Amino acid sequence: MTISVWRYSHLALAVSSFLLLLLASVTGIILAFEPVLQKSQPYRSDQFEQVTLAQTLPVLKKNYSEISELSIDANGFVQINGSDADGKNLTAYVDPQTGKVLGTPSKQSEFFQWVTSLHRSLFLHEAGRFYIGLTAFLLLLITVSGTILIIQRQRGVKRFFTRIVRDNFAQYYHVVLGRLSLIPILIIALSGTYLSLARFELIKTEKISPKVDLDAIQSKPLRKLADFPLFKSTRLSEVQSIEFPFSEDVEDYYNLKLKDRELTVNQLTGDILSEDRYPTAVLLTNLSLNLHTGRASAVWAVVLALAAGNILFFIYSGFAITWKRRSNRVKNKYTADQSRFVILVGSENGSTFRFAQLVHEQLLKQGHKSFLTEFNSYTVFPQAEYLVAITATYGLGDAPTNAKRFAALVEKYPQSQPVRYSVVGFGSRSYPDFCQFAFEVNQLLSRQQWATPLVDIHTVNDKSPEDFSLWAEAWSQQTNIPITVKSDLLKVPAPRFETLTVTDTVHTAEPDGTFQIRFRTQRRRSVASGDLLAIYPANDHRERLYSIGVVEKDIQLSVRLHPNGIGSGFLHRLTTGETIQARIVDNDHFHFPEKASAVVMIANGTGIAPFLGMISQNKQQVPCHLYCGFRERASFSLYQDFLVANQSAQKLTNLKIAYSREGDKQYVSDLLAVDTDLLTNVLAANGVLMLCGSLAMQKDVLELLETVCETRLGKSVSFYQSHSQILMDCY
Ligand SMILES: Cc1cc2nc3c(=O)[nH]c(=O)nc-3n(C[C@H](O)[C@H](O)[C@H](O)COP(=O)(O)O)c2cc1C
Repeated sequence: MTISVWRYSHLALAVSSFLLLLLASVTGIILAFEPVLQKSQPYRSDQFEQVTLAQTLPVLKKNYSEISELSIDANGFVQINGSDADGKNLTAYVDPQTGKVLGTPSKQSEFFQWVTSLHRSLFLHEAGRFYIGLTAFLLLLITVSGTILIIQRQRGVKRFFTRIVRDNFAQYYHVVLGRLSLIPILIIALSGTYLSLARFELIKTEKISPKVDLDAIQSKPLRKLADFPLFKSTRLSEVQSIEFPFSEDVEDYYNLKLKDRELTVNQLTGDILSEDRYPTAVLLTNLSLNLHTGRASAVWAVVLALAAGNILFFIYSGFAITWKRRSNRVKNKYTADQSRFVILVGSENGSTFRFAQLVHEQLLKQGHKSFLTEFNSYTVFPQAEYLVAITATYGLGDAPTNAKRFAALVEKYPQSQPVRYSVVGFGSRSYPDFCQFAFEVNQLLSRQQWATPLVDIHTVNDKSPEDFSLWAEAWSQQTNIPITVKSDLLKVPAPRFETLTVTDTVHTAEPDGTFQIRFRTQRRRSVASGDLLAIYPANDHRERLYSIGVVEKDIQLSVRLHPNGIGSGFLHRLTTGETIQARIVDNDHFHFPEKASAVVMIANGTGIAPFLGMISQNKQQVPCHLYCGFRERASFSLYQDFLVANQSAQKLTNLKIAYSREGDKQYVSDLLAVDTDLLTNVLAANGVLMLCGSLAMQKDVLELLETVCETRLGKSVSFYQSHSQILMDCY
């Protein structure tokens, strides 16, 4: 059964009962104070638990001429009804050892009476009792559905009490407190339901009427009360009430109501005349009363009050969660048929919508026809030129509920025109399958005839606006449509510019115009190879990103000079000693792995830049295999000396180069196809594969890896991607 069925049941039950639940919880909290207050009164004897009937009854008989009844309430207060020495009516709490009057029972306070009526029947008599009973039953169902949701969320019963990944305040505490108060709330709901069923006699709790054979009653041997065997073995704490014989006639007897049975006792001999155990239904009613009201224990009453308080919090947090989800409902200005831009969102709890909406709104503002919808509403988009698929991951690396049908829909509705797509995965590195569903979407789209990648898949950890702006920048660069992630909504801090000084430039006469440039920064915080340098060549919003290799503490870029490229042209014109204002963007997902048995680096063209830095910093000599592709030998010459030196220093284990326009005319994927054993072994031994370069290269390599992973390792590429064993930074 899908998570949504339980989620919707949970929600529907909560919505239908929240008003009554609110009322029952508030009144329940108030009523929980009653037993606590009562127990603080000084009417309970210290020896109450030890005293037997054989000790108490003679004392009471001696002190009070006529006792008609003795009863013991849930607080352990011993009350007698009868008359005193002067023949006056007496109702009092007494000390069971001395018979001393401890106090007079007072009526329930009017306030508590009022709250009790409201809690039990809403002042509506039987109809009210029915609604309250129904509410208790709905609470039971809410608790069960909530428990199943927690089990699904935690991925199994065994992990029920394991750490909860914090999402947002309402959701986190809804689950945390839900687990903590699960048992008390379950007990409140069960006992409340049971009491209502008993009240409406759907559970039979027949009264016992003792059958005494009056003809068989003996008047001998005469015994003193203190010698009655039953009274000697029965403690006061086991008794609910005792009706005393009306006269001294042998046919009048003691009627004892204990916790589990009712007995009649000959007043002269102490013989047991009848004994009837209560039916289970009566015992359960008693237990339910104790559990539901907390009347038997002040500690339990406090637990009940806390649990009822939690129900109030669940009402608030449940609605906050739902409100957030619903506030992300899509409003479209253009239809699916009209729109050039289609944004698909996969989201469980709604936060991904915020990011998607930011893009959608900016496109609309700039006059573009954009259509935003859920993955499950995927269809034919006849005018679409760009598809942006933004999705979270749930469960065990699964699709969110509103994206579950996506794979089937993509097969069903092929687009008839070419569409350039881009996938953004939202997830959390706290989960082992980081952004797995997004990687699967990326794979799925890459297999479609009509789909061409526009920018490499990007991932966003814990809703990081910085991560998202990385994607936005890359996407803007390709489409020439500025998307700024500065909205207050995403709480992005203003960018921090740094001054960088050019320390070296290496220009070559290579036909592809590739050059290297190095900068020094005053930055205290370290820069890592794989981070990105954002430059603003025209001093306006236009930003260009380059992969950084950190070499000898300098930031080194490898850049290809494009004929009219504003970024590459700007960098090419810089000379040693000049300074620029730029931004260093952390790109954590593409750093050299901290722990890896081996690393395979795969690059083409200037994609080699971050790897140059990583290799030069590989002081631990982690086995490193570099596969790189260039057009011709001359393009490689820029890096040759550097790589050979690092090979001698054992920072680079293996170097393989493919030239696409010379010799065998190979691509880097052809080199890898020969070395699938190595790829398999590296992945199997928890090693890491890193790709940097063009999206076309990435597509070829991923195709090859898909075969290798499926056939040799029995797992999908997306598995290794989501476990950070295949890292990519392509453009
Ligand atoms: C129960 C649960 C399971 C999750 N499972 C994963 C997961 O397997 N992989 C992952 O990367 N993120 C996982 N996440 C994190 C979400 O994908 C991430 O918080 C996302 O930003 C939520 O987006 P949404 O609010 O639009 O649903 C999970 C979150 C929750 C609450």
